[in-house]
Amino acid sequence: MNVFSEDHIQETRRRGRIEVICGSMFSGKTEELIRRLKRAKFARQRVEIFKPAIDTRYSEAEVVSHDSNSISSTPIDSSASILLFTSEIDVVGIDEAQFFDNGLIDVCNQLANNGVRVIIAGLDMDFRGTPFGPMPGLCAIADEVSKVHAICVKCGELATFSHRTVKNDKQVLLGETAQYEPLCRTCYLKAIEEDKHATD
Ligand SMILES: Nc1ncnc2c1ncn2[C@@H]1O[C@H](COP(=O)(O)OP(=O)(O)O)[C@@H](O)[C@H]1O
Ligand SMILES: Cc1cn([C@H]2C[C@H](O)[C@@H](COP(=O)(O)O)O2)c(=O)[nH]c1=O
Ligand SMILES: [Zn+2]
Repeated sequence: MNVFSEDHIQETRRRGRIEVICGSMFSGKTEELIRRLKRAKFARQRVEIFKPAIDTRYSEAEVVSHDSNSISSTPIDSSASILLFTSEIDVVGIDEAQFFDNGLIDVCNQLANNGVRVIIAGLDMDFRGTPFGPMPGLCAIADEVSKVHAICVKCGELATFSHRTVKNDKQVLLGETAQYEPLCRTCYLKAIEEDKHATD
């Protein structure tokens, strides 16, 4: 079995498909997205990359991983804008998909139906462990879903949760290691129990 998309027939065949890369923060979603997109560029495919304009964390116009890998992108406010930029395109990459509106599901379906390979990276769950934005819908329509994992910073197991370490109840709070830590289920349940007692 290939862990990641090394299936060269799927990589180069000009047939529409939807690939989703999901997981917690620090799980390598952006690195894997950049890896697939750079390979598509080496194959001389026409690639267009989008990210939500609100995600200004590392750069305004680049998709950047926690390890400083980067690729240039177009920041957009609404999923509908993707269709304006994607005539004559073979591969579309989308990072931080959780921040987009639910219209993204239909946009990705339209692109794939028109022969475009769509590669989407995003958080499957928010800090509460609740499905985030259009991600569950995107997983449902995907041809392939890759769930990637960080390392739990408490015990070294695989992490599936993004624990927010600062007090803020809003679903959207941009951040990195100062605001979030990746945890396994056991350590996450323990941490949120401790958070409750800290506010009692
Ligand atoms: N606890 C951790 N587990 C795994 N990787 C981590 C951890 N903390 C920091 N990293 C770094 O994060 C990188 C992944 O970054 P990135 O692809 O931007 O992740 P994501 O997009 O899923 O947040 C790893 O290669 C590693 O260098
Ligand atoms: C869990 C969670 C995260 N966020 C923000 C924090 C970061 O800016 C991004 C995730 O980036 P990554 O590439 O996956 O590391 O999302 C948020 O706004 N709300 C949350 O619940
Ligand atoms: Zn753990």
